[in-house]
Amino acid sequence: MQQNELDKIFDECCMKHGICSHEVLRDRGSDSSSNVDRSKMMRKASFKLSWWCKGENGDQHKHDIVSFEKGNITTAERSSKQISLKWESDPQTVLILTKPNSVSVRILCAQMVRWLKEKKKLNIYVEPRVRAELLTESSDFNYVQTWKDDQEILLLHTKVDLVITLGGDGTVLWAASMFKGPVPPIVPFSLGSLGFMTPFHSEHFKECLDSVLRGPVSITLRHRLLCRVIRDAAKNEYETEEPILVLNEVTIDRGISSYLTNLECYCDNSFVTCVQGDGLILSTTSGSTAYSLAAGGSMVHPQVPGILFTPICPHSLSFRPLILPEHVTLRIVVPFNSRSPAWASFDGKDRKQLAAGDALLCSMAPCPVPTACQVDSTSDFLSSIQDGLHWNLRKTQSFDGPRELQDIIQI
Ligand SMILES: NC(=O)c1ccc[n+]([C@@H]2O[C@H](COP(=O)([O-])OP(=O)(O)OC[C@H]3O[C@@H](n4cnc5c(N)ncnc54)[C@H](O)[C@@H]3O)[C@@H](O)[C@H]2O)c1
Ligand SMILES: Nc1ncnc2c1ncn2[C@@H]1O[C@H](COP(=O)(O)OP(=O)(O)OP(=O)(O)O)[C@@H](O)[C@H]1O
Repeated sequence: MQQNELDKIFDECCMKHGICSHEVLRDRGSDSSSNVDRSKMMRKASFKLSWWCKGENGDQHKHDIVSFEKGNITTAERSSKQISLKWESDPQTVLILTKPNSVSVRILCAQMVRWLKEKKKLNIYVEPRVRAELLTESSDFNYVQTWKDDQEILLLHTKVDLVITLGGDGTVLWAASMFKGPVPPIVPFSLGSLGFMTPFHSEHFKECLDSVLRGPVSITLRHRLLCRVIRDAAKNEYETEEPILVLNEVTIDRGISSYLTNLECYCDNSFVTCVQGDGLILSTTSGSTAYSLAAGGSMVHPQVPGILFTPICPHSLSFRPLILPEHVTLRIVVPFNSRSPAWASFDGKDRKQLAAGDALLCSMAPCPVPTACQVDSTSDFLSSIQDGLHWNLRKTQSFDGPRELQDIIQI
């Protein structure tokens, strides 16, 4: 494609016809018109995301979510419809991420790499550890690519059309954590025990990948939270550590301390409450079925935009969990009268100590995690809560009274 044609696409695309891949996958850092960045994007497959609704033209997407015409407030279009991905050019490069220390994952990975290379002629990236494992198996895997340092990981989203995960939910979280900006569509195969976010069955990997590579495929756009730790020693709010993105949740807890946590919580500068208990979970709706669920939070469909505010073992009779709207910024402060520091952890990892005076800021992140669905976002969510969590499993009540008596009661 010529440079001027590419420029035209960038300039013309206005989301009138859906969300196009270069809009979803472009990050601010590469907004410059440098030829280097553009040529990298040209290597990527192009796809289009559109709202999909049974019986409606999937290409229709109105921008006016709420209309105030003639003083009447109506909701013209809802923001979280089912989304469908259609490839506009063929995907060429896949990244396969695997859970470590699993023999079955290792075997499947080798089979998948061979099939994707031989039958689909795709370029394949894996982690350095996995490339080494493949090469110990056979030097034929020489064509498999990897990276040398973190700088290259930052550029992966410009090269990779599709990410395949082989593992459980932890591997999906791992995949999401590798992309600090835009995330390519993820196809999660289930090789764990629960697999709430991994709807694809590894036994049928060829049929599944055939169908995803052909498209269209239903997508769940999973929201992430952007977290920043602000140290009391910092001179101003902008002097923060690297922001951290979470797909499930950020947890602020008492760590090894035996004292109650004491956390002051603010929402857009309004005081919300003080958490006195084991801690607090700020969760995405995807994470609502993980730790937040165990702490008594509601289960929420992953495409509902919102932030769950779920206390952990609060020492109070009336502290119910909340769900806050997507646009708020939460600020959790460890006050100076706190008896001990608190600890923040991000998707269950990377624990950071929060000393008195430190704060954690949390808001919705701009780049969601698109995961491919087996059926569609709602069917997959319902299957997961039913099959994975056995939601509302109960023996069906039977009727064993005499039929005649029942008839008499009805008269
Ligand atoms: N008491 C708890 O329930 C508890 C405690 C600590 C961590 N966790 C969760 O574990 C997550 C980290 O997962 P991991 O696999 O790296 O650790 P892990 O191996 O300890 O697995 C935690 C379990 O949570 C499940 N899980 C993860 N994300 C989920 C989601 N979005 N919906 C439903 N189930 C989900 C996993 O399938 C696994 O069974 C954290 O983000 C946290 O939500 C839960
Ligand atoms: N590519 C990877 N590199 C390093 N660690 C990883 C990678 N993929 C997954 N992990 C970590 O390995 C652990 C186990 O992964 P995962 O949850 O996917 O498998 P599992 O525990 O068998 O699944 P389940 O939780 O459903 O039983 C997680 O803590 C996850 O963060």
